[in-house]
Amino acid sequence: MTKAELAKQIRTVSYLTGEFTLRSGNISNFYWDKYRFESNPTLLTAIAEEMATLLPSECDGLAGLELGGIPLATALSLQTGLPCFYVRKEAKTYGTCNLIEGGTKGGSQLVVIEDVITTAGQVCTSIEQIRAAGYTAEHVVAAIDRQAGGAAKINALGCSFASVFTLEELEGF
Ligand SMILES: O=P(O)(O)OC[C@H]1O[C@H](OP(=O)(O)OP(=O)(O)O)[C@H](O)[C@@H]1O
Repeated sequence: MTKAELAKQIRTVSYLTGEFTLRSGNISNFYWDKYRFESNPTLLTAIAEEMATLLPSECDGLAGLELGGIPLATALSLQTGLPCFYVRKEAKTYGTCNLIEGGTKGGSQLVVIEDVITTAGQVCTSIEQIRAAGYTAEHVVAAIDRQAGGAAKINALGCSFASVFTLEELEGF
């Protein structure tokens, strides 16, 4: 599937209009429902193939953020052979009490995998938590950048940021 075809299909299945409150509290008249393309095996495979081309050469593991980043990280893991880490929004309060699940021992350079970045509030919180847990997090790869200031905030944490599509690109294809 070409990138233009992928953009078209993602737009067809996941672009919703209406009134939506975003994680940041901002109201938007459109919404990219990532689960609509992540739950489609053809589209999940295709977007993960595009994300794989954006991974830095130094990468010991893929840190998928709850919830939408996790299917993407898993698909990327199947394609690249890199281990997955699943980063919760909050640590479990029983059992292992983990905030970060999975992974294997080895190198500590984790690339953060996210679905949609808007203000980057969630991804920045998770980067700090990943670092506090002793891993290195210097790169973020996302499916969609809604271009609402997120890139600058990620860069301010000393991380590179790459996305398969910007909002402008998704609308333009
Ligand atoms: O860049 P931000 O302004 O932080 O917004 C983007 C965040 O919001 C969405 O998650 P959501 O809260 O919908 O959670 P989910 O993935 O668990 O459904 C998205 O997956 C990011 O995590």
